[in-house]
Amino acid sequence: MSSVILETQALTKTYKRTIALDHIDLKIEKGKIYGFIGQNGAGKTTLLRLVTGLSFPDSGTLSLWGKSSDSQLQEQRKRIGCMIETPALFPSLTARQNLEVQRIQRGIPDKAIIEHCLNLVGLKETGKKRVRNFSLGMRQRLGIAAALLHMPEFLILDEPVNGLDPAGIVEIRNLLKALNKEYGITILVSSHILEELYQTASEFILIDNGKIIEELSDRELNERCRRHIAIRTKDTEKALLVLEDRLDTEQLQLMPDGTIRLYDCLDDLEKVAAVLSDAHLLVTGLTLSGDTLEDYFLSKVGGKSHD
Ligand SMILES: Nc1ncnc2c1ncn2[C@@H]1O[C@H](COP(=O)(O)OP(=O)(O)OP(=O)(O)O)[C@@H](O)[C@H]1O
Repeated sequence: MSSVILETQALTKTYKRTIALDHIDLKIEKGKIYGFIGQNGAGKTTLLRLVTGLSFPDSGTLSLWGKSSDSQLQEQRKRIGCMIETPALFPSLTARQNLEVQRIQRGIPDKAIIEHCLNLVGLKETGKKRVRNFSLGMRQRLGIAAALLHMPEFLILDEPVNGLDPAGIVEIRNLLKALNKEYGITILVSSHILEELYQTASEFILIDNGKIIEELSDRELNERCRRHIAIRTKDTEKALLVLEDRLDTEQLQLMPDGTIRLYDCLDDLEKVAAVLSDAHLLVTGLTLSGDTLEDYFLSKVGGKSHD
């Protein structure tokens, strides 16, 4: 059985003169957490709205669990839970009452699901407290509980950590990881800050100006952002041996373009240069490299906001 949950091909959406999505090709596979990252106006919400059926594309195809006709898509969307933009909650009701309203509105028969969902998001003990007195983080968690009421296989969340303080971000991060690990829920979560989803997602999709600019795994992201000394020399084999021996390190990697990356001695560039020079190696490049997550993201999206 295919593990692809969502697939889009050349998906395009235009609003008057704005191309919100420009030929998006995307694949979401079962069991992973995808971070969907882009600056304000990049097209994140537009894509999530198309997937959840809140809006329709101008051209291109979209399939869910391999089904792509309009009627099939509507059926498959029942397997999705979503929270797009601010969760629709009644401020004068409690968490339980809010979920009960949603349960009835959506025709979900199982009453016990409310306690289960409150428990999942850590809001079981909120008792008579009205939602108007909830913190932003609690509201977001209640919104996620509402999205989980029908026990979806695929959860779509639009900027759930936007505006949260660091503790609130950690709460959502832990919740998403638990939903993924313990219940096998596949998650697509958007943010305009790569760092916010860095410890949550295992796959990252970067979008800018309506176009997907990069897809990479957490491992690839770490690799690209890890601080290192980049060394270029004609005799890479000898250089690797010399560095390993004289610096007493195994933190070395030979890249496909012939550059050596040294993940050690980052504060002692001079020592590294001296070791190479003592071994009579001709060095053509020796630089401290590696981006912060933010720098990496900005280097990809051109460092400008589209607001
Ligand atoms: N209903 C609409 N009418 C006109 N233009 C729209 C509409 N919705 C979105 N847009 C435009 O489409 C582009 C993509 O917007 P979208 O909301 O998808 O971006 P986003 O990445 O979700 O950003 P944000 O984080 O600010 O919501 C923007 O230029 C936006 O102004």
